[in-house]
Order: sequence, then C-alpha cells, then structure tokens
Amino acid sequence: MTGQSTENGNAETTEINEPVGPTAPAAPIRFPSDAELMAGENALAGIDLTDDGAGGADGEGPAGATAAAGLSLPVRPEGFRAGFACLIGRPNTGKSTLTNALVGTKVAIMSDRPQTTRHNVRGVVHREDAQIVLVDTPGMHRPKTLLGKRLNDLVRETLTDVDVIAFCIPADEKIGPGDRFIARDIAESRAPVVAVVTKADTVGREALAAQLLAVDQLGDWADIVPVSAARGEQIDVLADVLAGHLPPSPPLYPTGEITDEPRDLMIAELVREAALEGVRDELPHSLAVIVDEVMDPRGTTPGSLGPVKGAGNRMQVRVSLVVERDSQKAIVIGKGGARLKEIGVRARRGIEDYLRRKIYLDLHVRTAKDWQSDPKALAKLGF
Ligand SMILES: Nc1nc2c(ncn2[C@@H]2O[C@H](COP(=O)(O)OP(=O)(O)OP(=O)(O)O)[C@@H](O)[C@H]2O)c(=O)[nH]1
Repeated sequence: MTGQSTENGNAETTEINEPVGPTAPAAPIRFPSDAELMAGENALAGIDLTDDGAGGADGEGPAGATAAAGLSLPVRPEGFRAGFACLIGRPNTGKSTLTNALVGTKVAIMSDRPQTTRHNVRGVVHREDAQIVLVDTPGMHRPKTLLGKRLNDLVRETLTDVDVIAFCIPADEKIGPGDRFIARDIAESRAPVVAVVTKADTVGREALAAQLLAVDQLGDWADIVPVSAARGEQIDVLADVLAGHLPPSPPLYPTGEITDEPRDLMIAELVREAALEGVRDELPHSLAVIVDEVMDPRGTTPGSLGPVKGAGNRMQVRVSLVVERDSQKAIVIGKGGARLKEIGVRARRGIEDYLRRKIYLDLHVRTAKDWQSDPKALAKLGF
C-alpha cells in the first residue's frame, strides 16, 4: 500500500546553539559568463565576484561526447560522468522547484506551504557529458512527531548514498538555526556539498552578494551557486557544477527517462496537491493520501475490486484521503460534496496528463485519529 503524509506543525525550530565559526578559504562562487547572463533587470548580473569558469570543480572538463540515444543503457562515452545528487534544505527553500527546473518537467509537488515533499522524488538530468540523478528529500527540521523523526532518518540515509549534496538556502531569508542545524549535519557527510542560494530573483544585487558571503561563512562548501529556478537563471551553471562532482561512470538511466518515481506515488501527490488547493490553512499537514487501487480494464489486476460500471475502458484509480479529525473530513468533502467533486476534477486532469490516458477516479475520505504519531498508522501509510 502506498501512502504519504506531511509533518505536523510549522517549520519553526527551537534555538540551537552553534554557531559555525569563520571558515577557511571561500568556496568558488559560480556565476554565468556574460553571454549566459539574461538581459534586463537581473539580480545575478554585475555582482563583483569573479568566477573561475563554470564547469566541474575538479578541473576535468566535459568530454563533449554525446550519450548514445535510443539504447536502453547507452555505452559510456569518453569522460562521461554519472551519479546521484541530493537537494537538501529547510522546508520551502525551493528544492522541488529547482528539481523541476533542472529536470525540465514537473516531477515533485510544488506548494507554498512547508513540508510538502515527503518522498525521495528522483528526476534524471540528461546532459551530453553527464547524467545527474536527482534525489529530492523532505525538508530537514527538528522532529516534533514520530513522522518528523522518520523523515529525518530518511534524509540521513539518503545523504550517505549520494555523490554530491546541494544545500539550498533562499536568498530572501536570513540564515537561521534551521540552516545551521542542516549545515552541521551535512558536514559529516562524505559527499562534497554545493551551497545553492535559491530564489535569487527575489532580492537585489547587494542583498544577494551579502547572502552569498553569509552562506560562505556557514560551512565548508565545494562551490556556491546562486540560482533562480523561477526565472530559469543559472540552472545550467548549477548542473555543470553538480556534474563535475560526479564520478566517471556510464549513464545510469536510459536517455529520455525523466523520473522513476513509482506511478502510485505520483498519483497520490497529484491528488494531495488538488486536495490542498484553497484550504491549505484549514488543512495544514494532517492529510495523507493512499492509492488503494489502480486497475487497468485492459489487463487483469489480481485482487481487484473489479471494474466500475460505466467506467468503460478507462483506467480506474481508487484513492483514499485520510485526515485526523471529523472536522477536517467536513472541510475536504465540502457542502453537499462540492469540494470533493472539485478535488476530483482537478486531480483527474493532473493524473490524465501524467498517465496520458483517460481515467475513472474514485475518491474516499476517511478519518484516522492522530495518524502522525501512531506507529501502526504510519506503517499502514507506508512510513
Ligand atoms: N521567486 C521565486 N520563488 C521560488 C523560487 N523557487 C521556489 N520558489 C517558491 O518558493 C516556494 C517553495 O518552493 P518549493 O520548491 O515547494 O520548496 P521546497 O524546498 O521543495 O519545499 P518543501 O517541499 O516544503 O521542502 C514556492 O512557493 C515556490 O514557488 C525562485 O527561484 N524564485
């Protein structure tokens, strides 16, 4: 059974004693060449910090060879690099948006609320010289519930297994205890860490320069890269830098593969995104989505409840929305079922786009009290 959930409570962290002392030599800050800079009002342009050239940090240039397209696992072109990169950072720091910008398609749920990414969502960045397998993680934070703790464990597990870590810190927020908590944690990791100053479009040049310096003081980074995923600025530079930290390796994924996230997780994310639309304040983080069944009438599904009358040849998708309280159930369902209907329409559109075929979507709302702190309920939901 597939399930997902969110962290309860907000992202506020209790004050943690640090701080990190002044660090050794500044990490190279990666800026685009003049040609790459976008015209017009660009916060990234014109900052007086010089670049030593975009590209791999270890001095080995890209081979310029082309990954053999069309083969299931292409042969390794000369100088090719491939490996795993993990985006980490406080909630709401732009990790999902950046993943999508790097991969070039929507793979992770986006939200203006913290804590919406609960799974390691992978996207594969295909380049001529490298293949970067991106692992997007849940926001790291001080755990308040059992779920929070398990999410952190998940992040740590991920960190032991990647080739490079991209630590996301937004340009428009002062570095706080949450960032320091993560900085300290990742200092122990084997992998090189690239500090990424996200949302660079939200501040002016001076503020961006100040943030870059503050980030530099925060830890020992292999590189520092300011980006704006919203405007698509510096995304290639970041991909260059990340690729430079990957080991020489043949491609790990067939060319063209965008995400290997299981289909059901993606369906659950789309339903969840639709369910939160417009009621994020009332339903903050107590909503879990479980895909109970996906049935293709053209094939046979063992244990299936059977085809739904009138669904025709459409794929049948049964999903449960699980909330903690009856009052939340009422919010999800709405007057006379109006909201649930809206959720269904929105979610169905998203799922049909994703599956590229018509579906029949069946949504159920149930209450499971305090599931976020109940180990049995969590296990049922897939945590
Ligand atoms: N202006 C601007 N906004 C951005 C940028 N990147 C992300 N955002 C916004 O910041 C908010 C959070 O972005 P997400 O990508 O969901 O952040 P996240 O770190 O994945 O969040 P969690 O899933 O909660 O960990 C959203 O409202 C985005 O639209 C950017 O480059 N510029």
